[in-house]
Amino acid sequence: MPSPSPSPPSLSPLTLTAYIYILLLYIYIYIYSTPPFYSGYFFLSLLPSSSSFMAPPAQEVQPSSTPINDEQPPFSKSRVTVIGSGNWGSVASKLIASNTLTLPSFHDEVRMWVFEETLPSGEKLTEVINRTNENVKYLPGIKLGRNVVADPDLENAVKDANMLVFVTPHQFMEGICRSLVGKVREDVEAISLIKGMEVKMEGPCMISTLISQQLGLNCCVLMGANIANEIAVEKFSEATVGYKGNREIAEKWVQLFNTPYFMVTAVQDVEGVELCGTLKNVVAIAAGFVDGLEMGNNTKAAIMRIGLREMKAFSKLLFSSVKDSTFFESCGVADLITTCLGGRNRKVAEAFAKNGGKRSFDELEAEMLRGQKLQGVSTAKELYEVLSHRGWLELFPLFATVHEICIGRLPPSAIVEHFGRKPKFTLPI
Ligand SMILES: NC(=O)c1ccc[n+]([C@@H]2O[C@H](COP(=O)([O-])OP(=O)(O)OC[C@H]3O[C@@H](n4cnc5c(N)ncnc54)[C@H](O)[C@@H]3O)[C@@H](O)[C@H]2O)c1
Ligand SMILES: O=P(O)(O)OC[C@H](O)CO
Repeated sequence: MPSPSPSPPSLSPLTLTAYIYILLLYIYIYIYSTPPFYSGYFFLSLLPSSSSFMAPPAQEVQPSSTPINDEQPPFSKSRVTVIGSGNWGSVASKLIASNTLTLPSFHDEVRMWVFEETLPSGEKLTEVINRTNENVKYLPGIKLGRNVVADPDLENAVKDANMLVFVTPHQFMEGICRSLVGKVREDVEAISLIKGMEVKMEGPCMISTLISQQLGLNCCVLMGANIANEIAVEKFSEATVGYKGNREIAEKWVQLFNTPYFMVTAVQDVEGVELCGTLKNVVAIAAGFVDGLEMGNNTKAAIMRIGLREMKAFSKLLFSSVKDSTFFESCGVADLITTCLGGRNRKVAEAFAKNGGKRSFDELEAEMLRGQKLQGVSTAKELYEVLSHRGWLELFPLFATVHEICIGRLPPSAIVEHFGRKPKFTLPI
């Protein structure tokens, strides 16, 4: 007789319950250690993709008054706010945002203060930037990075930041600084990307000085051969950070901006770097006149050389600490070249000369730049005030002539006439 096959051992209800508990424990541990769970979309990701729950949160940043990450003060990581969202302001935000995502010492989110405006569609610019991740007015077609959050409220935008990047047209900075008094953190560091200056009763005031004095904080500068639209599409360029004394802070700014296509170097000459960025805009206007009058390459090169010489002499007369070597950095000769070849100041000045000075710069700026702002015309005016006040007009014929042409006192052709005559004075430097 074949022996009966052994029946499987039966489980007692107690053992079965224990097995079920262990199985549930395994499932629990697996779910909690799976990355999508942390982003809160683990369970939503199990739903069919047509579900309305599945609108991908990573593509559309919702404007909020609270930061994306929920780290509470005191913050261990640096938080960056960009004050300005024009053409360069938007590109600077994109550059920074690509770095804060990967550098552990920075908080991912980059706040970008937007001077609010209503678009022809009736929508607010800030809302469109946060919905599309694009500054459709000042940098169309370029994604800023989903960690850039546009904020129209200046006070809210700066309240948590300990690194402030100032990048607006220089003429708005006095008002912006006034609104920020008492609103920024005490430990905040600043950097100015603004090419321009103010003229006060006491004399010229660089924008970094205005920021330092009005807000009581340390301010570095970043200038260079940086046409924003080219950097937006990640074409290689260089930039210069200018700092006063603290090398560590300068290195932190270099770290924040530097990318494989944007190579940043720091030099201890804040005034020299900022004056290069400011004064080259006046030379660019002169270069535009030369182009508008079709005077050719030799004339344009001569204007650039004379302009560089005046830039260096003026900078050294204002600040004896300014270094010769600064003029060989990106902020010096390189920025002068790129601006005189491809900048907005050059372009509008060319149109001004082509029209024989009959259409004003304001009119041409509005028509050709659609909201973007020229810095060279107002800087030429500010410079002229300083030169006349100090009795230096004859020492700086190029700077002086640019202003006189801009205001219609001289015709565009005057840009070279002065240099055909023997100069009465030679520059001291
Ligand atoms: N665009 C470039 O290629 C470039 C490159 C390097 C440096 N820069 C410098 O950066 C600075 C900013 O230039 P940009 O190109 O970002 O600006 P932009 O020329 O695009 O200027 C427009 C900006 O000004 C803002 N604005 C208009 N009215 C305002 C007001 N009343 N108050 C405050 N803001 C107002 C607009 O909202 C917009 O953000 C300038 O000093 C410029 O010389 C520009
Ligand atoms: O377009 P511009 O003339 O304002 O110049 C832009 C940048 O300053 C170039 O570095």
